[in-house]
Amino acid sequence: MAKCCADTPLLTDAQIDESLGKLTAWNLSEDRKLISRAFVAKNFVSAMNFLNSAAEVAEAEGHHPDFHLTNYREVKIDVTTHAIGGLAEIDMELAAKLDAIKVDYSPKSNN
Ligand SMILES: C[C@H](O)[C@H](O)[C@H]1CNC2=NC(N)=NC(=O)C2=N1
Repeated sequence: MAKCCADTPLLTDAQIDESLGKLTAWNLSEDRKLISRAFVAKNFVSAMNFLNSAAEVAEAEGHHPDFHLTNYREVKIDVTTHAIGGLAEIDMELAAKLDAIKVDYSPKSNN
């Protein structure tokens, strides 16, 4: 059963703010429709290792982030529920699961 579809309820503003209090590495978009996290990996392989682990997590969750590899080691992840054009509980669950993936960060990165 798809965990997210057209009748998945949107989170209220209060629910979004409460969830983001726990997801400290994530930022809320201006339109409050998606959350993003960005980090600098140690190198290209570290970035790709994260992305491949994240793909496994997303597939198991049945909910998929948008990945941006802005250069060889800068990763940006956007999470939203495309089917409803906004944020649902499953987005917050996915973000928490992505945060559990070990990342080899660049020594200079602030994440
Ligand atoms: C049928 C399948 O579960 C749906 O298409 C899922 C797949 N993964 C998804 N991921 C995200 N982020 N949003 C969706 O609306 C979505 N829909």
